[in-house]
Amino acid sequence: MRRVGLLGGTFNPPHLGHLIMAEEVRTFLNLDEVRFMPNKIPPHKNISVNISADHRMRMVSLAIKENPYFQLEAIELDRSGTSYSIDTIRILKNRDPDSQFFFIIGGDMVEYLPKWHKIEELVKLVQFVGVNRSNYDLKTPYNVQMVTIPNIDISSTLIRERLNKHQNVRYLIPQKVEEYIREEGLYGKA
Ligand SMILES: Nc1ncnc2c1ncn2[C@@H]1O[C@H](COP(=O)(O)OP(=O)(O)OP(=O)(O)O)[C@@H](O)[C@H]1O
Ligand SMILES: O=C(O)c1ccc[n+]([C@@H]2O[C@H](COP(=O)([O-])O)[C@@H](O)[C@H]2O)c1
Repeated sequence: MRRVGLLGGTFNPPHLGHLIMAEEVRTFLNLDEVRFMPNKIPPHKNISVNISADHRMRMVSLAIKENPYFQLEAIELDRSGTSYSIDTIRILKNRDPDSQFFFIIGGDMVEYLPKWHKIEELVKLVQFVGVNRSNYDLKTPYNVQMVTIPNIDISSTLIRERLNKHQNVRYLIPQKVEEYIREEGLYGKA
């Protein structure tokens, strides 16, 4: 069975925290690949800045380009409506019956798991993998495999705030993503 990591996210924008957590889990769990999966409409947050799904997808593609184990999974972008993970996992498992999927989430999402759509069913369909994130607790009633990574205190919120204030984001996001943001004039005054 092919061991496939899924890093679902809003990626508004992608940052080094995403890349580090994906690589740490990939090596720790000996995964054959990690698919970065941007959602179309996030189930639990607003995309405050007007950044299209297409921009988010392009930024993810640029971010993962240099790692041959990282792929883009565009499955949620082809679907309209809220991107519930249960729907995605069902489709992915049907499509790839010979793959075992590992859904990688940070500490904030581990805490939020009880509120996920049809969570009782979802935890039976996919193996969740949780990684530590500053200020969040990894305690959960669900079966989540924990992988400890170096704490990376970077969030997309921090990047958006910095760009908005003309502050430095070098080494916090991939250089190619920073160039894309500047070329496209995203996040206000990038
Ligand atoms: N620095 C980090 N450490 C651990 N997990 C992270 C980190 N950044 C993001 N994640 C996890 O990656 C997944 C996708 O995150 P997302 O794209 O929403 O980024 P974010 O930084 O959480 O965004 P925002 O600040 O806009 O809420 C989520 O499961 C989230 O918990
Ligand atoms: O299906 C749900 O109810 C659900 C609720 C919260 C988050 N998720 C998924 O978890 C991943 C991380 O979410 P986010 O909002 O931090 O980008 C992303 O793939 C979301 O679609 C899914």
